[in-house]
Amino acid sequence: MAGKAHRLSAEERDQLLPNLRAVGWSELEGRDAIFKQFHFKDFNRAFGFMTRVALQAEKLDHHPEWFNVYNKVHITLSTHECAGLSERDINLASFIEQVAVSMT
Ligand SMILES: C[C@H](O)[C@H](O)[C@H]1CNC2=NC(N)=NC(=O)C2=N1
Repeated sequence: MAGKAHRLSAEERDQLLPNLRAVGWSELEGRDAIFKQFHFKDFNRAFGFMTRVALQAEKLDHHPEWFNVYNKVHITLSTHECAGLSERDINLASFIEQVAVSMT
């Protein structure tokens, strides 16, 4: 991926996080990362969602930490390269939201 990731500044967080909070993302305690739980109609929908996110993650070379059981998908986003939240996480979260909306 082009350029080095940097941890978002307080100003950048104030600007970028409200939109994600409004759709259910929250900041983890004790770790600089964001988290959201998704629920789908069934496993097919959940896994279809994960497949679309996985292909984009591979394209962006930026990967989610996630957990799936049946129709639930829990996602944590953080950037290893800077050990915290970067713009890459915000971009991936925005993509994930678009996919989720189209799958529910
Ligand atoms: C070597 C490779 O480019 C890196 O490990 C990529 C892959 N996927 C990644 N995913 C996430 N979430 N953070 C990273 O820093 C990251 N880095």
